[in-house]
Amino acid sequence: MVRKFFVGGNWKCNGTAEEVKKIVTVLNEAEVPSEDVEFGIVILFEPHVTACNPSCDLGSLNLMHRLLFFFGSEVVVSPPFVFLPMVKGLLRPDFQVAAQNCWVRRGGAFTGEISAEMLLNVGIPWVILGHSERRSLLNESNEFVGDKVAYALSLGLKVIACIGETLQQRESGSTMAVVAAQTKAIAAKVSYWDNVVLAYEPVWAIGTGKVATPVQAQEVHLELRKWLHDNVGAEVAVSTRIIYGGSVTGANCKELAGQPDVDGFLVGGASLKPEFIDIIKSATVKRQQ
Ligand SMILES: O=C(CO)COP(=O)(O)O
Repeated sequence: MVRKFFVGGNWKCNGTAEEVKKIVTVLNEAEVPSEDVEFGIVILFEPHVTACNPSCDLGSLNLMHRLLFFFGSEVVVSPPFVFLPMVKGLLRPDFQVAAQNCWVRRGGAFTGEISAEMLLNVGIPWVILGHSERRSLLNESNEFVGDKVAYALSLGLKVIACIGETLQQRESGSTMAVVAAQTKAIAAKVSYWDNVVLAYEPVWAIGTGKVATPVQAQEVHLELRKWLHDNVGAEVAVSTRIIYGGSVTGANCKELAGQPDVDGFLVGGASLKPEFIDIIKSATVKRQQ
C-alpha cells in the first residue's frame, strides 16, 4: 500500500471575496503534475511482466509502482465557511475543498455552528478538525476532537485531524506522550481510517516562521506510525497519511518532503501565496526516492 502525497491549504480566518477569487485563479492556472494512480496500479497487477521478463523482479515492480503513484499531489484547500460554496464553484475539479471545522453531532439548536450534514449538503468532502488554534483558543479537548472526528467520518466526510505539542511540552520531553494522547482520543472512537489524514502540527511552529527541522518532523512522524501500528493495526500504520504543518514554505518544503514518513503538508500562511504551488510540486521529491 502506497501513500499519496497530500497538500492542504488552511486559509484560516483570512481573505475577502476578491482576495479568495485571486487565490483560486492562481491555483486554477498552475501547472502541477497530474494524477497517475490508475496507471501505477495497472502496471503493478500485470502478472505477465514478471513471467515474460525474468530480469524484472518483484522489487523493481514495486519501485515502478511507487514512482508512478507519487506523480502528483492530492490538493485540498480550506477557505472560511462563508466562501466554501464560491470556492467549490470556481476551483479546478482536480483540487478539493475542506471546511475548517464542524459541529460534534447532528445540527440543531447550536447557534453559530455548522454541521457535518450541512457540509455534505453543499458538496464539501473534507473537514479539518482539532486544529491547535481551536484546541487552545476554544478549549477543544482531546475527547471532544475525537467525538467530532468520529461523527464527521460516520457521515462520510474525510477528515484532516490535527495534533501537536506546545513548546513547553517539547522542552519538557513530552512531545510523544502529548501526540499519542491526542491520537488515542481519536483512535478510541474511530475504526475506519481510510478517510483520515493525520496532521502533525507542532504548536511552536505554527505561524512563527520556526519550522521543525526535517529530522524533528521525521522523528515524530515515525513514532506516530509506530503508535498506529501498535495500537490500531499494521495496515492503518502503513496506509495513513501523516502530514506536517507549521511554517511550511516554498523554500523548506522539499527537504521536509524528502523524509520517508512525511506524506505531505498542511500549510497556513504560505497557502495564501503563489508559493503554495511550489509546495504542491514538492511531491516530485517522492518520485525521485
Ligand atoms: O496552522 C497551520 C496549518 O493548519 C500552519 O500555519 P503556518 O503555515 O502559517 O505556520
